[in-house]
Amino acid sequence: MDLTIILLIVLALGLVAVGVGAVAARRQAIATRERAELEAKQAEQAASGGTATAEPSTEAPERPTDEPVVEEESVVDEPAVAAPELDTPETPRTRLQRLRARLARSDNPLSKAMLTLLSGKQLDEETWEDFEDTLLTADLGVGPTTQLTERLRQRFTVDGVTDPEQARNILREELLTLIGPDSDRSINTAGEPGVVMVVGVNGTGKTTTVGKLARVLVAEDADVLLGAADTFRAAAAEQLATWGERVGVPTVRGEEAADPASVAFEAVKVGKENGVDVVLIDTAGRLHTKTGLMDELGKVKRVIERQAPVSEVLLVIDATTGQNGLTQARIFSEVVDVTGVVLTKLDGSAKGGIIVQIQNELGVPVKLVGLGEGADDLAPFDPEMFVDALLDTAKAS
Ligand SMILES: Nc1nc2c(ncn2[C@@H]2O[C@H](COP(=O)(O)OP(=O)(O)OP(=O)(O)O)[C@@H](O)[C@H]2O)c(=O)[nH]1
Repeated sequence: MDLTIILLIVLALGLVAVGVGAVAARRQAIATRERAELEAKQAEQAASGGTATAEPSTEAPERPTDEPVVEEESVVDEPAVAAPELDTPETPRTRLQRLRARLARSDNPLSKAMLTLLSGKQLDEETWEDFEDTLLTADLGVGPTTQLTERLRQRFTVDGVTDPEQARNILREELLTLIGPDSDRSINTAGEPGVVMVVGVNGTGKTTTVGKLARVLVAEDADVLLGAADTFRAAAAEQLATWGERVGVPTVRGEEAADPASVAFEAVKVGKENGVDVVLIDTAGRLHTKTGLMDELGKVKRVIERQAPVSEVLLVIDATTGQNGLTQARIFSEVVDVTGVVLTKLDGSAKGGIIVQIQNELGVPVKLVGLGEGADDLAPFDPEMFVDALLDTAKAS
């Protein structure tokens, strides 16, 4: 064979060998990359496997058999994952101190009434009558006003009180007796989850109260979920979700005009599935004169109770509405078992006397008071602090 031909054959074989080697190397590189990708994927799946259940489920709720609930789409408004900063709600302890001053204002009729008695002067008939009148303007009501005046007259006369400090002590004692210092005013959140329903006439401050209460519970390290069962007012769900977002609390909401019972049911179901501590349910404002709407409220409670017992039903009453608030209390308690009262707008009314009337009427304690529009302007109702604030204001004025 000619030397040139031999060289050509060797060259060709060499090229083929290089080509095969390159293909093999490329295949190996691809295989390695694919293996690496597969391993990364498996690792990712393994890591995410345990957290999938932490997401609130949006499955359709099981329907109770004897209560027709219209099927509605519900959505869970998770606070945005990338939400940069959450509020740090104020603890109940510090907010109590901050709000104490707001509890009693210098123009508070209750404080004014106390002032006369704190003077230590001899009290004549006219003074006692003025005292009674002032208590009535503070919404204390006829019964409690008469009761308090009688008790005080008796003690002031028998003891011949001339010392302002002694007068203060007697007043403090009698006012506390009237308000009932021993009632359990804690919010019952026991349950798996605890369910707190918030009810009341429109505009009293229900949604605001649910938002503020969520903050109180978050400050106490509770895991909270909100249910926007106020499907009556279009903006209410949005308003509630915004409250939740500020403290990282999700909101379950339905479509506009959805069946409120269905949304409430779904919220408790989602809360249960995700092991939250407390579900707070905001309900639509009721015209307490409309029987149909009030019946619907009873239904919301019954439907929720197919998932979990309702631990607390808080009736929100606007302190500025006076006697009307009392009528509301009466009617609402006929439809749902009210277990506690939230008295809002106490900052704007200073007619704290209504606390006594409402408690007497319902036989349930005022548990929370709203003292402003600020996010943390909700405080546990503490009778001792309330009475001391009244007396201090009286002394200072
Ligand atoms: N000053 C003062 N305003 C309050 C207080 N609580 C609520 N408000 C205000 O009352 C208004 C009505 O409050 P909402 O929470 O929207 O009332 P709602 O009962 O949910 O109303 P509906 O959804 O229409 O039934 C808002 O402007 C609140 O800021 C309070 O304690 N003090």
